[in-house]
Amino acid sequence: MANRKEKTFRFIIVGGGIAGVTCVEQLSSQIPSADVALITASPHIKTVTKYRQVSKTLEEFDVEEQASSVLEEKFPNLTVIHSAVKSLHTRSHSLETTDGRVFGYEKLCICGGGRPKLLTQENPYVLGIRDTDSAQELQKRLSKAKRIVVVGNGGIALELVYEVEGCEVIWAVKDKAIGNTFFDAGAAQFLIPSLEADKPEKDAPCKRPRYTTEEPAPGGSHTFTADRNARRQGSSSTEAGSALGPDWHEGIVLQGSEQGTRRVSLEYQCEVEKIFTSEELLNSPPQTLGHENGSWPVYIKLTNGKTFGCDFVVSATGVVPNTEPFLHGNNFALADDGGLQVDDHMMTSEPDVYAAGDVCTACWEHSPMWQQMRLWTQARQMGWYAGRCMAAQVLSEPIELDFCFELFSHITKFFNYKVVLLGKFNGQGLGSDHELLVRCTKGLEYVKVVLSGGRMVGAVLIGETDLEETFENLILNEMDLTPYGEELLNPNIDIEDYFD
Ligand SMILES: Cc1cc2nc3c(=O)[nH]c(=O)nc-3n(C[C@H](O)[C@H](O)[C@H](O)COP(=O)(O)OP(=O)(O)OC[C@H]3O[C@@H](n4cnc5c(N)ncnc54)[C@H](O)[C@@H]3O)c2cc1C
Ligand SMILES: NC(=O)c1ccc[n+]([C@@H]2O[C@H](COP(=O)([O-])OP(=O)(O)OC[C@H]3O[C@@H](n4cnc5c(N)ncnc54)[C@H](O)[C@@H]3O)[C@@H](O)[C@H]2O)c1
Repeated sequence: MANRKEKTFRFIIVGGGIAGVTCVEQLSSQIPSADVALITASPHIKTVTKYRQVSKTLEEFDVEEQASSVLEEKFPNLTVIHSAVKSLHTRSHSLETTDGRVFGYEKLCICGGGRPKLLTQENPYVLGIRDTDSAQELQKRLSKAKRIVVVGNGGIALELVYEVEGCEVIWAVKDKAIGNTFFDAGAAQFLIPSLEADKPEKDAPCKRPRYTTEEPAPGGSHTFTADRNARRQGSSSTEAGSALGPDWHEGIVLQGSEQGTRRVSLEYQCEVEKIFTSEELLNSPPQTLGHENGSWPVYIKLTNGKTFGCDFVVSATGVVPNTEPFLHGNNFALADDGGLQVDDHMMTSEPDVYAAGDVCTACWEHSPMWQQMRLWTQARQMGWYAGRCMAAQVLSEPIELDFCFELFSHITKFFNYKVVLLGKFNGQGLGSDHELLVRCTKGLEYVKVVLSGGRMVGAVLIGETDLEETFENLILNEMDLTPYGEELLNPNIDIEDYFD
């Protein structure tokens, strides 16, 4: 490393997303006198606002993209450095930023987030969605598009295919049903009619983390004002802005070049075999073209033998932890999914280095009812807990794994329905040792309960069921529900009173 240390901070947090900002807030609250630096590649930071604990594990909050001065005013001992970390030297407890500055730290927390796991890199016709910039790029490209292909079957794909209008969407999923990361086939069957119907005039009520930019544009809608220059300075795809979150699509117009509503064609149980331009198409053996008319800028051949021309492809195929800037020359233990391994004190394998959010992988022995998913809620919880652990270590205070990791819980919205997921909501890891109870009212609600050994271990609630708190308690209390059998979901029994 060329330059000498400009300054040594007691604590440095890398990453201005939910995990990093929550970690800063927790640390600065625990030790107000501590010298803390937040180094982030994004021009804005993400702050949690209107936080409310809905129940033991369910939480609601808004997230605002704000100027970092807001945080510095709140915490006088905080220094926000807008730059990307280029290299980390854990042995000398120092790091270098892309603008050539070197800082020392006593304790470090890496909250570098994730980046889209793209089908193919550097293909101008394949878009990933991660931050405000990429959401704006999508909006711009979509406004001229007649047909796009969406590949992937998780959160982003579910939200995108529901929101896009005025453009044909070919949705290619490798599963037998939609939404495999959140739903089983039964829930998918409940949701499918919403894809074929027009969007309702008003949104279903669903209080959950809302994503807003700094201030709503006149008229209440939100526009994304990405400061391209700041973000583009020396940053590469690994140092993009913070990840989007709930309602990311409400801030942008997902309108194709044509009039009319949503048009989605689903291609099940297939993956991408090849992506090629019109020139490459002409030089390749005759393809079984899908319902083609005219030449397209890009073609995508699926493993079911079909080839579709389109304006561009959205790769909604998951995230990879953004560890790359921190690994060289250090000995971080990585998990199978590429995340920095962290223990039950959010510590990595490198001394004095913690990690939280999408960049890390929880490698402590999980509660039987909790699993990691790269979500805002977990990024906030991890950032908060990492801050507590760093402070506890410095203050020599004992600390144990926080209760929020006892039960997986997630509130979101898909296809204009409120969705609550609890515990082993898809029977994760239970093999055949579980049974399901399902109650479904078409177009209204879908309730699925996962039972193992007579106890509730997971649930999927779609619609305004108001069952989340009762089911959360039943899971946490490990109550034997065998005596109730199918009566458990009898709509004529007010289950809240029954178990309150
Ligand atoms: C399109 C989309 C929609 C989503 N919707 C939801 C949802 O509805 N609900 C939900 O719960 N979750 C949702 N998520 C997931 C959620 O956004 C993430 O799990 C969460 O934001 C991760 O927070 P984080 O702080 O770990 O990472 P990020 O928010 O990605 O923040 C990482 C930060 O690190 C900075 N950084 C990266 N590299 C460097 C470097 N080398 N030096 C300095 N700084 C660096 C970045 O600039 C950024 O500020 C969505 C994600 C996407 C992409
Ligand atoms: N409402 C919400 O809770 C919400 C909404 C959007 C995003 N998110 C989160 O943001 C992150 C990014 O979302 P995402 O949708 O990209 O990830 P995801 O993990 O939700 O979904 C990835 C999907 O892509 C599929 N896939 C992976 N590789 C593939 C390939 N080569 N070909 C075809 N399919 C492939 C997976 O099977 C999965 O269905 C995730 O952590 C997700 O949980 C959450």
